[in-house]
Amino acid sequence: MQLDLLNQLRAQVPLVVNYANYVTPNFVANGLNALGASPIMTSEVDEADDLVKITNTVVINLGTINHYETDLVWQLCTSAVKYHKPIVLDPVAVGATAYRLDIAQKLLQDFPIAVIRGNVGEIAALAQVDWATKGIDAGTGDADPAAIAKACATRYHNVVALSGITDYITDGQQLFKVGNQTPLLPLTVGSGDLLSSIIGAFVGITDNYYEAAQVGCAVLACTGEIAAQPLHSHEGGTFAARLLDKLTIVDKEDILEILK
Ligand SMILES: Nc1ncnc2c1ncn2[C@@H]1O[C@H](COP(=O)(O)OP(=O)(O)OP(=O)(O)O)[C@@H](O)[C@H]1O
Ligand SMILES: Cc1ncsc1CCO
Ligand SMILES: [Mg+2]
Repeated sequence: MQLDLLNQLRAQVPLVVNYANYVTPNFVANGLNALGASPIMTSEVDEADDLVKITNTVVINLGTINHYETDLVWQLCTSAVKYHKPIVLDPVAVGATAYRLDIAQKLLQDFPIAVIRGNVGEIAALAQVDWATKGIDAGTGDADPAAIAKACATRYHNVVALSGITDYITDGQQLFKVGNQTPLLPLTVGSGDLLSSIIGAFVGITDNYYEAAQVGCAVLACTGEIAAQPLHSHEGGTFAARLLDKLTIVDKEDILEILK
């Protein structure tokens, strides 16, 4: 795994333009900042082209998408194509409503998305694999998450990072797994949103989106494990703060030592 990307990120401080949801933008911005990237959230279509022109990367999070803001999302992606900037898509809860699934599928049809990052319920919905979900959670199903991730990557010709107790990263052919985990990560609403934006930061500094997604997943899962070490499983509030602390100082060696 290209963990040198972590040092490169801190040297380059990539700008990450986020179309964020309104639930977790503060956590995502703090997480990106702690890691060493430069976050900016936007909700104004008239500045979209200027922002994308100067950014390294664009992250589209569909968590609270609405019809007032679809023009903004399309403008961000149109400008990303114009200026050759990579796009990461977080298809929040696309398994829950037809509205969300339709928007995600239209985006995937209209734009080259570098990486899709979602939980198994979201990736299954995009891959049209049978899976039961009712909200932002992963839900339940029988299918193999690795096969679901591969089916999604093959269908949309991109890299997929399917997060869960194990993270599966695939370009449709190759498969990489990150087995580090703590139950405090899924207890933290927005840890998935942060993961998508961290992957966004890494795709902004390399053309190898497959490696960028691997490193993004490893950095969050391993830093989560480190942050959780002294905590009990109910200490989610403390964990969120400790996660930000540890993101600031985690380095390549810390990750290599515990990577599974
Ligand atoms: N059951 C689990 N046990 C341990 N770690 C998990 C589990 N599920 C997810 N994770 C970790 O949590 C982080 C966020 O992934 P998750 O799949 O929860 O995203 P998400 O469902 O989109 O979350 P959110 O919508 O709250 O932002 C990842 O680092 C992932 O490895
Ligand atoms: C709870 C919630 N609802 C829409 S987005 C979001 C945050 C997790 O993505
Ligand atoms: Mg999510």
